[in-house]
Amino acid sequence: MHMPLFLEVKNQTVIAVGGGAVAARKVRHFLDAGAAITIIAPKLHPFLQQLYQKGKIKWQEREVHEGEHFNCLFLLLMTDKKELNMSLYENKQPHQLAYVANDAMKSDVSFPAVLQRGALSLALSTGGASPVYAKQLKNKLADQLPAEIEADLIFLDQARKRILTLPLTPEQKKQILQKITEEEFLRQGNRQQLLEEMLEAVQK
Ligand SMILES: C[C@@]1(CC(=O)O)C2=NC(=C\c3[nH]c(c(CCC(=O)O)c3CC(=O)O)Cc3[nH]c(c(CC(=O)O)c3CCC(=O)O)/C=C3\N/C(=C\2)[C@@H](CCC(=O)O)[C@]3(C)CC(=O)O)/[C@H]1CCC(=O)O
Ligand SMILES: NC(=O)c1ccc[n+]([C@@H]2O[C@H](COP(=O)([O-])OP(=O)(O)OC[C@H]3O[C@@H](n4cnc5c(N)ncnc54)[C@H](O)[C@@H]3O)[C@@H](O)[C@H]2O)c1
Repeated sequence: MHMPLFLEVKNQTVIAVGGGAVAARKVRHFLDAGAAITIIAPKLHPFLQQLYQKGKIKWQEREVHEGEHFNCLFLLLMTDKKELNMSLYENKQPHQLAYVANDAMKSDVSFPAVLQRGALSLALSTGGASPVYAKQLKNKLADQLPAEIEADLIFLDQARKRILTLPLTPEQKKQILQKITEEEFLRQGNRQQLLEEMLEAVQK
């Protein structure tokens, strides 16, 4: 089983071997997160072709052969030749995190279904049991999230930073941090003012 983890990949070099349908899906995640992507493949999926034409990714138009090494942290092996993918995986550098499209659970990383709402990231995986189920569940959960979640998280972030700088006891901080997350509190139109009053009262 893979451990869930959120990674900073901004400006990290990602090499993708193979540029088909699966590559199109996986590369998008790295691109959204600001990674520097190079695809090595004789042909590109139309979506990747578009990204290449817009200058968003680099492309080496060629075939990769067994025994090649790549200089990158993330290596995505996504050709339609399973033996080639596997042999490149076996041959990777010890520090490299490699993804093998035809054996995701054996890979060093796997991709969850992701829902993004402002600062909230919801990532879910069925451990490979059913990516389609993961996607459906993600969409159901999306419908249940509070409509105001993005603004709520901006408020909570600012409030938390402020509370943590004040000369309060750990218990007082804990109580206020708890209180401001309550639905009843968050839905008050004057929540900022209520927070100020709470902080004043507790510092007296
Ligand atoms: C979540 C998401 C993330 C992403 O890829 O971006 C994701 N697959 C997505 C979409 C998707 N996948 C497939 C189609 C149908 C079209 C098609 O056939 O190509 C679609 C399109 C769609 O549904 O829209 C088919 C498919 N996928 C895998 C296999 C192989 C197998 O089942 O063995 C096959 C069947 C191949 C076949 O039999 O032909 C395998 C994996 N796919 C995973 C993740 C990992 C497990 C996650 C989990 O455990 O839940 C894992 C194990 C690999 C991994 O780690 O990447 C993304 C949801 C997008 C969203 O969130 O909106
Ligand atoms: N994890 C998943 O979500 C998932 C889903 C479906 C399929 N798969 C597996 O992923 C793999 C790729 O599937 P796909 O649908 O993207 O295939 P595809 O046929 O759409 O794409 C294959 C890509 O590999 C490239 N390629 C072939 N030989 C190459 C070489 N020697 N060097 C470099 N590039 C080469 C092709 O040019 C093409 O760009 C298959 O092994 C399939 O079993 C995984």
